[in-house]
Amino acid sequence: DRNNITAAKIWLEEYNTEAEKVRPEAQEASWTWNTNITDYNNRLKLEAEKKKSEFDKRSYNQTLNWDWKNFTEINAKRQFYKIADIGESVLPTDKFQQITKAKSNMQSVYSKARVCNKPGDQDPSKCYPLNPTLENIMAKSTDWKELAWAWEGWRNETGRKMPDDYEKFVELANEAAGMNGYTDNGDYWRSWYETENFEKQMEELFIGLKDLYKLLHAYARKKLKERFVGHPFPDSGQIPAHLLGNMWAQSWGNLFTLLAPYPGKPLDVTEMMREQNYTTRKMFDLSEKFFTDLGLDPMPPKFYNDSMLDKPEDGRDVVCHASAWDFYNRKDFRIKQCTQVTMDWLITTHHEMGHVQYFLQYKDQPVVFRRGANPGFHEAIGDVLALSVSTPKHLKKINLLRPNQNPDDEELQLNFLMNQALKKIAFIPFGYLIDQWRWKVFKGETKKDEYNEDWWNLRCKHQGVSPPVQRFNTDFDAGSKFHVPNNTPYIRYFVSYVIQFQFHKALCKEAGHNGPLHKCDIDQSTEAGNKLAAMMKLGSSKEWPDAMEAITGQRKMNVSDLIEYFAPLEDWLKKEVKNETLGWDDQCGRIWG
Ligand SMILES: C[C@H](NC(=O)O)C(=O)O
Ligand SMILES: [Zn+2]
Repeated sequence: DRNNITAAKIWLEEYNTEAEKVRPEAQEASWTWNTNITDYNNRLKLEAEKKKSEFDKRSYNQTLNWDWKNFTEINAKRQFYKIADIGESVLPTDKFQQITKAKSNMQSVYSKARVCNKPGDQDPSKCYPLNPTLENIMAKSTDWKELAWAWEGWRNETGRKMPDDYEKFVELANEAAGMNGYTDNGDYWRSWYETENFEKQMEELFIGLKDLYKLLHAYARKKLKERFVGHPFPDSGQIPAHLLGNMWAQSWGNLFTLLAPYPGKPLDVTEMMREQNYTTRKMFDLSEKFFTDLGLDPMPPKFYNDSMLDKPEDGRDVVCHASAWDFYNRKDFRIKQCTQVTMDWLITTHHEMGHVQYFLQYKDQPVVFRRGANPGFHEAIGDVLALSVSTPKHLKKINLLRPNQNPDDEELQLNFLMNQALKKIAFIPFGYLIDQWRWKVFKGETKKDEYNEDWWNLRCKHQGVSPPVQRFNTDFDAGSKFHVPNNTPYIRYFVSYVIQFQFHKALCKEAGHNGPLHKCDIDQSTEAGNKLAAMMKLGSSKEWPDAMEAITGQRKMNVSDLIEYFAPLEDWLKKEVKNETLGWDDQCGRIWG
């Protein structure tokens, strides 16, 4: 009968066994396409996704045999809740095929995009990919026109080709969400946080970080005006979006040489890595050792064999954007990335290895609990370890600090903190605004012909950056960012950037660290490692406040640890910008012709 918990548990076991067959097949087909984008592989991917959606639908129907919402056993009840939550698989087959096709089209456009007509090129038909070429130009060029070419060209070759597919995706994703009992797809995405007034909570965290961001923004704007003297900056106070060292202005680390408080004391880890002939594999070995020295798990033997850690040189198209893959069979775990030998990529390697460590720690949970406590937790693990790896103290330990540099030098420490701020504080508004835009699109508040106008309203208002060239409603600049065509929700990174400092604070305490938070390196602390492992083992079997409590002893997200971490730099910035006007108008203003 519908309340027979014993029979229900037997069914849950059968579901797990079946899921550990169906999911690996779908993952394998998706992996094959991601590492070799061809029409043939796309058809196989669609087939496998169709098969998985049919399994999900069948399973959902079987959950109706049980009165699981009234089960008293919490664990079983939670498994049924997750199994019944089948997302886009709820769509009838033809609509499921349509939404999968629309997503594949956009992913393919994004990953194959190349930009031609580079200023100064003899051959205007020579075309360049994002990774590594355009990324390197955005990182290193100080030529306004070259930066504008890469910035505008990338948007022409990606976002501008997507609005129709994106509109189709939104329509069908909303239809699926409605069938699953949500008001729209944004409501469905937010449900993974199981948090009352989640949007309000995010807004409060963002407001708590605004003043810190305004200080960094005012400082960067002042120095960029000096670097690009004679070029137009808008009177409304925004920074032209192509000057921040990154295609989306989401991370300003490449401006370190311009913005370091003490330029004479560089943190030139990339140069040190190259001088020491670092390879991709050495970067991964370094990262893996940090995890195992904490008492966490090593990579399984086949990991290195099966992963794609470098951009293939045989000319095939691949999805270069870094990602970590769980095949849900407790055996196969992979990373796919187009690694370059730089400090940024060493950090990214730790980020992706953090995902795999989480997979390994919760691999014996029921399949539906093999997720982060909330999506932000999954994004935070690798970054927490990287907070220790990046310290001058740790860099010295692994011989990536110049021999003549003293890790305790206070000026070097301030340079280090600036470097961290250019990645962690600079990111905050960007991490916040992408899903502010998408949630409004899913709510129907932003129509297709307003996609780009609303995108720039948010970019100018929250991030204080504006377009370097005129934008039109035929542009779709949101589509120039991987996660939009790839349908990866983004508020998870904003959450991660807040909670990773709460985790860092708690683990540093566990590791017995004394002194300023930004100097802490938890390396080799098995006490800290055990605490992190205990949290990861939970997967999504418990609501995330339980997981938060397992590490930090408290149950809420808050920005106080991030602010504590950057306190010494905040004081320095306040002095640096005391004659500047902080902030900018909500509106974009105009700088083009
Ligand atoms: C922050 C985010 N990280 C990721 O995708 O792994 C990004 O790159 O935009
Ligand atoms: Zn990630």
